[in-house]
Amino acid sequence: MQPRIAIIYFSSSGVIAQIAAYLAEGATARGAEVRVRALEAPGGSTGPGSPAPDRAPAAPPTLADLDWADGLLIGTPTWFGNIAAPLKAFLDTTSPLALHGRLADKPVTGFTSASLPNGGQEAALLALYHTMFHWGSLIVPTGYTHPVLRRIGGNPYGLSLTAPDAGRLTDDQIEAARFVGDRIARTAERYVPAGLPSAHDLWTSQAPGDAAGALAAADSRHA
Ligand SMILES: Cc1cc2nc3c(=O)[nH]c(=O)nc-3n(C[C@H](O)[C@H](O)[C@H](O)COP(=O)(O)O)c2cc1C
Repeated sequence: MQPRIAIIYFSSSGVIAQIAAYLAEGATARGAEVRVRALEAPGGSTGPGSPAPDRAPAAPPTLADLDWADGLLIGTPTWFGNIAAPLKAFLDTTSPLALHGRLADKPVTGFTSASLPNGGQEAALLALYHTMFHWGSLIVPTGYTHPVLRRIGGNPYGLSLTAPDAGRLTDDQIEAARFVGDRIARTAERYVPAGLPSAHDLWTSQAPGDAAGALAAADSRHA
């Protein structure tokens, strides 16, 4: 079955947007149906960069996009060793899905870029993954699953680039992004054909009374 992949990102000056475009190429080449969604900066701009001049700007993400996807790629520039606020603001709207297990057992990986080789990319990815731990998602780190990942810096926590001086991604960075897009599609593909319920689905179906009370209490705490 064709896996559905959502790529959700914030990009202020275009590097993350470029990465998103090549991730999409990799996932599409693997046969996935791909949605690319971009968050706007406060004030309505996504910055001067664009993924490629021939591509239309991406629509903003919705919770429906997260719910639809079998696999997720979530990207942010590294800002002071952390994720960028517009992405965090979107992640903080996900309680209605997260508390009801809609993101549980879903493969997800993060991607980032920073201007310096050791500018805090690992810290930003770990910060991003905090939310995914709470979602109960399956975090898919890059590890050293392809030689190109070492050539672009060797961060095993997720796709991680040093912003190229020329503005456009290098050939190795493009290859790495296509590989990671392919890999998340392959990972998601393993779950889709099985059609297995998530751990959360099993819990709510096996103990519906307990689940209803617990979920109502959780909803009220996040309201
Ligand atoms: C508010 C802010 C904070 C940043 N913090 C860092 C940082 O901690 N380390 C770093 O190397 N680069 C930092 N940068 C540079 C960006 O991470 C880098 O240019 C990134 O590639 C931008 O991605 P984008 O073009 O998709 O917005 C920062 C940029 C901004 C605007």
